Amino acid sequence: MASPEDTPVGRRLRLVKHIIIVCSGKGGVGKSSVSTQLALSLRSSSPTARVGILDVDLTGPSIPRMLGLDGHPVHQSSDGWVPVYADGSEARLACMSVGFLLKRKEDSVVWRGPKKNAMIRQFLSDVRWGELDYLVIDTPPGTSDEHLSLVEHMAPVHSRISAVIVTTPQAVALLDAMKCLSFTRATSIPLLGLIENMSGYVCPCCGEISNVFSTGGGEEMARREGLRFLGSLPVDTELVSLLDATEPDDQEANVMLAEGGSRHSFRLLERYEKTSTAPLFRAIVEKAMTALPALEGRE
Ligand SMILES: Nc1ncnc2c1ncn2[C@@H]1O[C@H](COP(=O)(O)OP(=O)(O)OP(=O)(O)O)[C@@H](O)[C@H]1O
Repeated sequence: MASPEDTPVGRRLRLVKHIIIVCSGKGGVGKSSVSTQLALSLRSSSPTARVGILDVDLTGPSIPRMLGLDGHPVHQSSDGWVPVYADGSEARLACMSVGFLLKRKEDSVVWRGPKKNAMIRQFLSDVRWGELDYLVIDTPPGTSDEHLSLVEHMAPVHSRISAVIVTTPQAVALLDAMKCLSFTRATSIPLLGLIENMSGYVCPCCGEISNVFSTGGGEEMARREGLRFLGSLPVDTELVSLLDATEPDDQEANVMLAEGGSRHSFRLLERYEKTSTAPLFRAIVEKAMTALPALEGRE
């Protein structure tokens, strides 16, 4: 009988060192923007780091838009689907999302569990990621079919799967984050830690921090539950305009596009580094990385 590692999913994931699932109990807390920032920061963590980002938020895929890749086609090669590269010929940031497969970005995916499960299996078995240091997986809010499918397909063939929980500081978001925590515990997925997003607002003029949604709830939950608190990210208006931009906005981007790159991704990488959130996020990633060696010991 074939071992699980010899399945199509096992053969693809064998080339991936670490898989990080990003989840949140509630919608709109910034899970996709955290996934995007995690992918960008991990790519910058070394000059050779290779990162993939897989968007399994089937009903609300946001990663193509955040990476400036909206509307890119996915090519089929003899060795499977070719991911879309956010950094053109450097090919160190690969992306796959159901968003690339929709005819129009306004189209919605209305699928029952078995079809979602089949799509996720196909993403895991058919995408030609190649060798990756990290595969970041953005999931829908809550704990749903998509999460179960991921665990069902990946856990038997990969030992270095971990998760990050994103929450905002409000009580209702924290309550839902607890459900995510129960999910990771029930499925024995190690948690790298908790990130509190939209924790206060830094005034772009004077730098004063106001607590729009209160602050510190995530840190308090982490302490109570014995989790690693990875850090808090304030509301950053610069970040919104960067990640929510939909169109290429200058000639430079068009030249890049003509050379095989994406519309504004090249500029995105550079511009992200200049936001006030980027150094905060780097510190979060450094803290999360301290937990990874323990996963290697699980093999
Ligand atoms: N720290 C932040 N500062 C400012 N805006 C933010 C921040 N984090 C996220 N956002 C913005 O909030 C909106 C929702 O974020 P995002 O799409 O990442 O949330 P989500 O949890 O993935 O949502 P969904 O439930 O739709 O999957 C986006 O417009 C995003 O740019």
